[in-house]
Amino acid sequence: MSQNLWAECLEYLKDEFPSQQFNTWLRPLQAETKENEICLYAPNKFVLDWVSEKYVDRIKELLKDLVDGQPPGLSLKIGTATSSSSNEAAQPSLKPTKQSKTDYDSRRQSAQGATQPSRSYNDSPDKKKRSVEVEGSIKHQSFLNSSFTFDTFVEGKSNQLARAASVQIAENPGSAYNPLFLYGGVGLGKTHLMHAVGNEIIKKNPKAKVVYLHSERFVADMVKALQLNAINEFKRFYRSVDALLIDDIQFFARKERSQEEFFHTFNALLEGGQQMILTCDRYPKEIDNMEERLKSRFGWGLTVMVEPPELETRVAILMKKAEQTNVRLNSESAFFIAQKIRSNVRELEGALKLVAANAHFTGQEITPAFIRECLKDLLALHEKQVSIDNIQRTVAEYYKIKVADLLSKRRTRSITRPRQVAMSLSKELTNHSLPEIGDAFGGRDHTTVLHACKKIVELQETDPSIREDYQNFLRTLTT
Ligand SMILES: Nc1ncnc2c1ncn2[C@@H]1O[C@H](COP(=O)(O)OP(=O)(O)OP(=O)(O)O)[C@@H](O)[C@H]1O
Repeated sequence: MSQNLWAECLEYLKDEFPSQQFNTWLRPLQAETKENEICLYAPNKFVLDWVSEKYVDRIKELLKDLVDGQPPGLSLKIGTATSSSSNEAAQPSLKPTKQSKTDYDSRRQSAQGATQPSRSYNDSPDKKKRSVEVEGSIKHQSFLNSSFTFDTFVEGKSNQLARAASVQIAENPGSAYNPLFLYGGVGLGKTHLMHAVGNEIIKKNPKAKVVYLHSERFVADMVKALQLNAINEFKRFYRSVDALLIDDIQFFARKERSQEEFFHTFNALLEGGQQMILTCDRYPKEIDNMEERLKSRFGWGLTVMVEPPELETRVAILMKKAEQTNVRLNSESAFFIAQKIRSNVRELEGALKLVAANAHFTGQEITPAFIRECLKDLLALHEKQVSIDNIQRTVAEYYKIKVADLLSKRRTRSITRPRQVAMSLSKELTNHSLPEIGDAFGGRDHTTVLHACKKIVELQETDPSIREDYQNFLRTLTT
């Protein structure tokens, strides 16, 4: 049987399912083929159960269609494929084996013990001083924002899966999915969820050692430890935690020494059944200048995208934030802000704060008219810059084609792709409806616009250059 059968199968699945589903459940599967049998390895039980429930029938059908004669048998297991037919890079044998609870607890205790200065660092005053310095610096940074909890996090379609996985991890750290890799654009709640897990772990077990830090801090601490000749203390500290939460790991790019150090820390924590949560602005495989072996490990647990919230979720977030800060905001006003500010939750919060401060100082009630006045500059900037016309000009100029080409009936790839990009930007950045956008692109049907939007979302997942172009357009057009 062809060793490429699974790769072929994946090609079909990629087209059939939305990219988030594909990336979360199907892409991490690794295949091993023996005689007339194909075994799919899932990184953990959660993925295995989900694939068995939702995708196995379709995979069987595809195998039947792709093979002449008797289709291969299909089995699903947890683990890592050893043969070359895996879709991921071949991985060494270290894998996140599930441990018994006693095993996990005893390791944890010994890890915690290792961080207590009285037991670990009593060999020489100098060494003790160094380790105190290293630990002090790290502990200072490892505080968790106590307001980032599951209670204050608004669930919506865009973050449902990420939230569900985070809740499970908080209930069962170290054994549900490890690592949890959350990725997506800025200000969409990745850090919030990560802290929510940390806060929940500590709530359940106040003695748990949960360390949160930004990846740049990890690098800075490592450099400091190297300067102080205290790299062993640094290693010991990180390997002694119950949960390690690292934000924005894309900043490890190009920092080879830090990647190397993190690689060993990662392996030690995984073997010890200690939980890791990582966030990043992109899918692991798309991080440039990062070692392959690290990227591959990032995907061993569960990789979930956090997407920009849709309108209803933006409204719900605003209402929740207003409630938390005792701001009187009715749904009409929340809706008004949510319609105008679409980019991310951080910006949404910023707009609400501005409106609330104005209402507080002037004693006025918050209404859409009042909001329009308060956010005048911000909205004028958005409205002035983001018109379909402007989008078309910017996109055409960038791809060195004419605006007339975007509006024409031409269907060559060099025109259709920029046209799809421009349509998708128009949907995302303006308040125009799909039919209006279709009209503005040479009288096209609204289904064509919808198709373009879906296509661009998918392409951003699979094609880093499109993703980069698109993100650049978003930035250029909105700032
Ligand atoms: N679903 C949500 N419910 C409530 N608040 C949210 C939600 N999503 C994001 N926020 C809020 O938006 C702000 C930005 O979120 P956060 O810092 O977690 O973003 P991020 O995805 O980590 O971004 P970055 O990559 O820039 O660090 C925070 O104040 C957070 O509480």
